[in-house]
Amino acid sequence: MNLEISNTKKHLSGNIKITGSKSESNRLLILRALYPNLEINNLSNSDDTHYLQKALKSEDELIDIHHAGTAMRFLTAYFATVEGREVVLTGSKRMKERPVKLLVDALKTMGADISYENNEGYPPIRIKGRKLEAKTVSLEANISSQYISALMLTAPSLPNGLEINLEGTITSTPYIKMTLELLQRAGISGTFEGNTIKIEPAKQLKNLTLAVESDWSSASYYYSLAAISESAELKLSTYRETSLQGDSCLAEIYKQFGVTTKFEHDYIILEKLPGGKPKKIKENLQNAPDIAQTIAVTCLALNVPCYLTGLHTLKIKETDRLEALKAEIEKFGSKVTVTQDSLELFPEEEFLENVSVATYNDHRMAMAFAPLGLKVPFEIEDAGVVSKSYPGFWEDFQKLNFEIKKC
Ligand SMILES: O=C(O)C1=C[C@@H](OP(=O)(O)O)[C@@H](O)[C@H](O)C1
Ligand SMILES: C=C(OP(=O)(O)O)C(=O)O
Repeated sequence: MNLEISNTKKHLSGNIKITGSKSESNRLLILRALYPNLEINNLSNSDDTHYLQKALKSEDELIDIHHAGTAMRFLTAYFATVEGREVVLTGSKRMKERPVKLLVDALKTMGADISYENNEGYPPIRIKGRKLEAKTVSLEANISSQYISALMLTAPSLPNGLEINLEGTITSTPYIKMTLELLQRAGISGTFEGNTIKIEPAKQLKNLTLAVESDWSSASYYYSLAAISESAELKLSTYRETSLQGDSCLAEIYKQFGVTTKFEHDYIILEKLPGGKPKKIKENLQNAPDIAQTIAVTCLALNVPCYLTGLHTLKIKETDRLEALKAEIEKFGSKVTVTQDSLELFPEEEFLENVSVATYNDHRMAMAFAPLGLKVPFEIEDAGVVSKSYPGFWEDFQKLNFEIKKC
């Protein structure tokens, strides 16, 4: 499904209820599989969360988690510990190109039985669950934090818990802290100090319900809209001032674009008043890689040069997001240079018209470009990709007077 999108409104206002964080939801689902008396509120309605739930209920040998990276990594560690269960974990064409070797190697040193069905280091993988008695494990921490969260989530179910020693620079740290904090909220003891994470064993949990906060990565598209609009007042729910999600740094970053965030009861109000714009945006996004595309497109729309660093993990996500951003931004006439871990935008004042933006099976390509419709009408290809994290995205944009036509 391709969509033509545009919006000629000068002022944006509306109330949007955003689905639960997919990162928090996927962690809590693994915990609930290990400790069934845990209850969860406000679960994400994303495809990724849906495929994880389906996988956890499945009795089949072949389990397909489509594009869901966290689900692939979390289930690898989970199934490695389910004694007597044998599964083959597979996914989309792109999933078969997303590496799992560091996690598989770490689990193997703990005694896991995992083999590759096709290419060494990549899904599909065959896992024969068994009891893991190791007490410690080491792994490189600069490729993906998802490997570390995967080990942490299954750690309390091991007889000895687990000490995880992180080697090298730690990337996407807020996601590791989110995992630890959720374990602690569930009543499991753990620490993360320096390069060492320790998770204590837990036989069972007290009966309790944990609530998932709404998704901050999804909120980023409204920050971008507010920044690009002449003026805006957008209410987004349900959010808290002390979030577990690293992407809540949006509130600080978008101040540079004149967008203020008011935290009220269980929602936020984004306000943008007519006024100036920044000369240049410079951000290191090592702790918040998922909002890189949003910020790059905000800058494109406002004709603001930007230099984003800390982007080394973007090359192994749903697509190579650095190359995809370069190709699609340049269709509008601006220039982009990328390295292995950075992106620099040299914007042009005028936008080329009749552009069709390709989305590379990446939800965030579609959602990050959408706010640009405030400046220039264009087409988005395969717009249904948004369902990976935010199935109601286009309906919610329509509530803000976006004209969205199938073409
Ligand atoms: O643990 C998580 O929920 C996630 C961790 C991040 O991945 P990396 O650690 O691979 O950067 C992030 O990009 C992804 O969307 C979700
Ligand atoms: C990278 C992402 O997800 P995953 O790695 O879980 O596929 C994302 O949602 O931007």
